[in-house]
Amino acid sequence: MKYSIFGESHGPAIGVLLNDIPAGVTLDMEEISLEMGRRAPGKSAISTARKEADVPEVLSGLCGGFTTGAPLCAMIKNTDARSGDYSLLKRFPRPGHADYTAAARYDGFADMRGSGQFSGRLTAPLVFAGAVAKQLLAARGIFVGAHIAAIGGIRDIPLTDGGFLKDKTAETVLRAAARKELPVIDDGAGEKMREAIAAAKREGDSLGGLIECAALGLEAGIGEPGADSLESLISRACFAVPGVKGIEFGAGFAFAEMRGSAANDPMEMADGRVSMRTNNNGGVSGGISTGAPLLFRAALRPTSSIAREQDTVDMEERVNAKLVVPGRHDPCIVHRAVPVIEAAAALALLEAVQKLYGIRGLCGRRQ
Ligand SMILES: Cc1cc2nc3c(=O)[nH]c(=O)nc-3n(C[C@H](O)[C@H](O)[C@H](O)COP(=O)(O)O)c2cc1C
Ligand SMILES: C=C(O[C@@H]1CC(C(=O)O)=C[C@@H](OP(=O)(O)O)[C@H]1O)C(=O)O
Repeated sequence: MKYSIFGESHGPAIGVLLNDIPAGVTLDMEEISLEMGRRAPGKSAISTARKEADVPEVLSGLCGGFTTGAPLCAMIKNTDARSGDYSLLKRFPRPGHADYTAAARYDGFADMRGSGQFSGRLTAPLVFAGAVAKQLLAARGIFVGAHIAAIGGIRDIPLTDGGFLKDKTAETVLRAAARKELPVIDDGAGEKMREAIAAAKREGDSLGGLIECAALGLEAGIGEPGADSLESLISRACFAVPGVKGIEFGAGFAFAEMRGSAANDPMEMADGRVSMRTNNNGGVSGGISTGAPLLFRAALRPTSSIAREQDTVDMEERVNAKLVVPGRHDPCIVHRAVPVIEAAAALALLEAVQKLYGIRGLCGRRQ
C-alpha cells in the first residue's frame, strides 16, 4: 500500500495518490465525506477558525462507481488561506513548530505559508486515503476506530475498562464517539475537556492529550517480525501525523514497571479457539497479530502556536527575540486528530494484510 501526500497548506490544493487499490471496488463516497468532515477545520471555538469544506475531488482511479486499478488520486482545494499571518515566522521561528527545522533542511526555500507541507492541513488527504483503506479492511471484517483517551489530563473511559472489548461493544461505542465533535465514550469527560480547551485558549495556551485506537476483527497471523512489524508500520504511519510525539501498544510504557507474571497474557481455549485472557500486548506479539483486539495509544503535543509571548531568535540579526504568534490556530489538536490516527492505522493494517493476501485478496471482484 503506497501513498504519497502532496501540496502545501496555502498552495492551491492538497491531495493524495494511492497505489495498489484493487480494481472493481465500489467506494462509498458518502462515508468518505463523513470521515473528511470529522477532521475538517473551522467548526467551533475549540478548533482553528480557518474554514475549509474539504470536499475531495477524485482525479483518477474511479470510473462508473468502481475503482479501475489505476492509482487513485484525490485533490482537496485550499480556499481560506491567510498567508500574511506567516510573514514574520521565517525571521522569528515558532518554538515547537517546524519553522526552524524547515529552514535548516530546505536552505530557507521551504514555503512556510500556513506551515507549508508541515501543516496539520496535510492530514485531510491522509483521512481520504484512510477512509478508502477502512472500506477495504471492512470487506475483510476489520474495523478501525479511536477515541480521545485524555485531553489536558482529563480522561475518557479506556477501551480496556468497562468490558467493551470482552462483550464486543467496542465497535458500537467507537462508532457513537465518531459522531461527536469530541469523540469520547463518556460525555461528561468530553464536556470537561471542552471547558479545559476553552480555558487554555483564554489563557493564550494550548492542550495535548492521548488517542486510543483499536482494530477489531483482525485474525491472528497478520504482520511480520523485524522492521515491517505491525508496531513498526503503525508507528511509522502515526509519526507522519504532525503533533504525534509518542506511541505505545497495549500496556506500553507501563511494561517497564511490571513483572513477567503480570505482563504475560494467559492463554486459553475458548469455543475451540486460542484466546488470551488479558491483552497487555495490545494484540501484537513478535510483530504479528495475536487475534485479540489491536490496541495502541498515540500522544499528541499541545499545539505549539500559542498566543502568549515566547522566547525565540531573530534569524536575520542572530540575536535573542520575543514572539507572539499571530493567526488562527487549534488550541488543541487531539479531537481533530482522532480520525487521522484511525486513517494512519487503517493504511498500515492494509499494507500488512495486502502483503499476506495480495492486491486481489483485499476485495476486488474476482474475474
Ligand atoms: C489536525 C491537525 C491540526 C493542527 N493544527 C495546528 C495549529 O493550528 N497550529 C499549530 O501550531 N500546530 C498545529 N498542528 C500541529 C503541527 O502541525 C505540528 O506540531 C508541527 O508540524 C510540527 O510537527 P511535530 O509536532 O510532529 O514535531 C496540527 C496538527 C494536526 C494533526
Ligand atoms: C487548516 C488546517 O489547520 C491548520 C493547521 C496548522 C498547522 O500549523 O498545522 C495551522 C493553521 O493554519 P492556518 O494558519 O492556515 O489557519 C490551522 O488552521 C486544517 O487542519 O485543515
